[in-house]
Amino acid sequence: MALSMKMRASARVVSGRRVAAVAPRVIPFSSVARPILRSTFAPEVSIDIRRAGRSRIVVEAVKKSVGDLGKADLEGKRVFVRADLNVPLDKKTLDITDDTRIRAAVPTLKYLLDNGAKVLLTSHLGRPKGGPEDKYRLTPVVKRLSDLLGKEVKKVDDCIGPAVESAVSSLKNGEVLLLENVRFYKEEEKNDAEFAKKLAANADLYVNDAFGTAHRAHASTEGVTKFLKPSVAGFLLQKELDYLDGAVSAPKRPFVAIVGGSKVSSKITVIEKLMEKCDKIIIGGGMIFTFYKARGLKVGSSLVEEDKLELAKNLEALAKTKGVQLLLPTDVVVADKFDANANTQIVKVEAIPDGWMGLDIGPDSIKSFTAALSDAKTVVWNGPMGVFEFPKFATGTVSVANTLAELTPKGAITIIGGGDSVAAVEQAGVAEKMSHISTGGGASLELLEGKILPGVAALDEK
Ligand SMILES: Nc1ncnc2c1ncn2[C@@H]1O[C@H](COP(=O)(O)OP(=O)(O)O)[C@@H](O)[C@H]1O
Ligand SMILES: O=C(OP(=O)(O)O)[C@H](O)COP(=O)(O)O
Repeated sequence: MALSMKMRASARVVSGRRVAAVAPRVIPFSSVARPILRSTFAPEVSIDIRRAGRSRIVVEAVKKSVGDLGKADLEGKRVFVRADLNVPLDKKTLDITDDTRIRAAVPTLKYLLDNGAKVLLTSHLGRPKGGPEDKYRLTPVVKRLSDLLGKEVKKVDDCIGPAVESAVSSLKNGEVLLLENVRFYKEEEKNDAEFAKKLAANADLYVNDAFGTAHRAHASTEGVTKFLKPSVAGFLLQKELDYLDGAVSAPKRPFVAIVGGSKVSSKITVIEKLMEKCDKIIIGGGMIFTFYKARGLKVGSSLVEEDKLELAKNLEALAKTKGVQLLLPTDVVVADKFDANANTQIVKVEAIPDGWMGLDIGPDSIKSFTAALSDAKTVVWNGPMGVFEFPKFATGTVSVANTLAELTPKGAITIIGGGDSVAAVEQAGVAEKMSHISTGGGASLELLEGKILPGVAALDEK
């Protein structure tokens, strides 16, 4: 297993300052920059220093990986594994509609189990309101994961406390126990130290393989590392960081980001930073209506993030100042209700009728997005263009997916990230045609933004 992991930790920071403006022509990279940068990290920490583009030097502390641990470290040990098993489910049947994230978790789990570890597997699912909700139980994951691992996955209906303690005490070497949705406790998202301690109480060491949640500083992604040593990265986390960092730190241009979906409040905030990196930004999905409302347009009953109106307005102005193309749909498919069989109309964005909601981008927008993508050499896409789960509103998403699939053979790098975006690309039958399918949407965007992901930063350095 390759161990050339180069993860960002307290990276890109020298004495508290970003290294972004170091010009290689002024400071010869190898002779002067290297010792200066090296001196800012503790001597025992392995680091990697490299050029990223013309005016950027990246310093990365190399994180410890699960592959650094062998049988002697793992046999009989209780390993707390945080994965991102937040898979899309059919709302009625609770069947898994896309298992990409479960499949992606398998290599780390197999490695641990083959080395005789007792695995306590943890994840969140959806966004429960801080207490148990049946629709967010991890139960649907059990069968799929058992099939993939070729062994029984046990499950307990809690993630802390006596039930877990008793299930762990009867766990044998090479067995895996799935804990219940960690977000059934509001303390998880608050990164509460007492809760993290309780999560850690039944384990000896920690593996974080949840790339999709690495941008969240939660108890199971960050807090537990204070109580479990070693705390190391799983193979998926390692693979995602290696790929994404390589592709986006010195991207082939034109570089286009496509942002859509429904997590408007967390993703709209990324757009300003994307303007510094990308040549074009295409906006679709539920995010567009916040922009339209900010322009003073009527949006009917479409999804709107009221407290982001000012930001949306500023972003449009900023794009003009910076000369970045910020493309929004010019027409939308509206529905009279949020339903697969709703009545629909295609309208200009200036003419959304009262009481109707925009659930997909329209045909004119598809044409202009396709044109904007035609010369792209790197594309990062997170967030579907519409409610693709309903066939009537899947056209925009499928069209963009097909456009990207045609770009890859022409030499473009196409990266799709996010639980639902990946499900959409799978549904469109073009996942194989993309350069990289990432298990993280928000995480990929934050990485692209240049942020240090807290779930990665907290891990032990090599
Ligand atoms: N116009 C829209 N209105 C409401 N929801 C939308 C709209 N467009 C897309 N969505 C929804 O966005 C969801 C995915 O959003 P998000 O979680 O941000 O993406 P990802 O999981 O790929 O990161 C999908 O379930 C889709 O139905
Ligand atoms: O689905 C996820 O993120 P994504 O939709 O950005 O890919 C992750 O599981 C994180 O979930 P969260 O955005 O509720 O923290």
